[in-house]
Amino acid sequence: MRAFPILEARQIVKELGQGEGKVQALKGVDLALYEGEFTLLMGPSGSGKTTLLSILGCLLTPTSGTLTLGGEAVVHRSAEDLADLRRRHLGFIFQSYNLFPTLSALDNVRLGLDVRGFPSRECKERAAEALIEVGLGHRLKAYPGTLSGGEKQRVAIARAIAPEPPVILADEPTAALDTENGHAIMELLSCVARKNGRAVLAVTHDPRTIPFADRVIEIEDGIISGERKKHAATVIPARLRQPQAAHGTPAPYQERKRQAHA
Ligand SMILES: Nc1ncnc2c1ncn2[C@@H]1O[C@H](COP(=O)(O)OP(=O)(O)OP(=O)(O)O)[C@@H](O)[C@H]1O
Repeated sequence: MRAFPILEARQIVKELGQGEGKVQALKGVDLALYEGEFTLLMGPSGSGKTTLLSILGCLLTPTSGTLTLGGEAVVHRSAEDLADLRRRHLGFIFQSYNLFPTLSALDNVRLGLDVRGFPSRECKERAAEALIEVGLGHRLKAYPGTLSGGEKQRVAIARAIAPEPPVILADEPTAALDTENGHAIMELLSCVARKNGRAVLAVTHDPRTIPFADRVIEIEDGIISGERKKHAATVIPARLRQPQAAHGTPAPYQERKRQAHA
C-alpha cells in the first residue's frame, strides 16, 4: 500500500482572466504526489499544466479547492507563509535553468542554501555534495557560460535538491536539450526521486521521456483525463547510489554527514 501523499490537491478550480476573457483553466483537479515517485504531467498546449504547476508550487492561489503540502494546508495563507512553505517543502527546476551567469556552479547552488538560512560552512558542503550527486563534482568552479545545456540543467537540479525539499517541481526540464541530454536529465530526476524518497513532478510535452517516469498523469482541458503507472524498476547508476539507513529509508543529510565523519 502507498504511503501518505507528500502533496495533495483536491478539486482544484482556477479561473484566469476577467470579463469576456475569463477562462476556467482548471476544472476540479485531484492530484497526489508520493515520496520516491517520479511523475510526469502531460497534456496538449493550453490544457492547464502551467496553471496546475503554479498552484502546486504555491505561486498561484486556486479559485477553490484544497492543497496540502507535508500535511500543512496551503490555501488561505499569507504571502510570507507561502514563501516559508516553498522554502521548506519545494524545489523548482525550470526549462531555462535560471542560473546566475556571474556565479560559479558551486555558488549558484550555495546561494539557494544561503537564502534558506543554512550556516555558511554547511552551505558549501551541501552545495558540493549536491553537485557531486548530479555528476558535476569536476565542474564546481565552472561558470554557467562554460557549461553545456545538460550541465546547466544538472546545476539547476543540484540547486533544487541541495536543501533536501520533499517535493521537486520541474517545468519542461528537457525542452531546451537534445534527445541524449534530455534522457540523461530525466534519468537523473528519476534517481533523485527514488534515492532520497522525494516526490518529483515534471511537466513535459515530450513522449520520449515517458519510460523514465513511475507515473504519467494526463491533463486535458483543465481536467485530469488519465493516469498510467510503470511497474518495471529503473536502474540507478552506481555513481548516484548512496548509503541507506539500516531500516531501509534514506539517511538524511546530517546522518550521512555523521556517518562520513565517524
Ligand atoms: N492570464 C491568463 N488570462 C486568461 N487566460 C489564461 C491566462 N493564462 C492562461 N490562460 C488560459 O488558461 C488555459 C491553461 O493555460 P496553461 O498555460 O496552464 O496551459 P499549458 O497546458 O501550460 O499550455 P502550454 O503547454 O502551451 O504551456 C489556456 O486556455 C490559457 O489560454
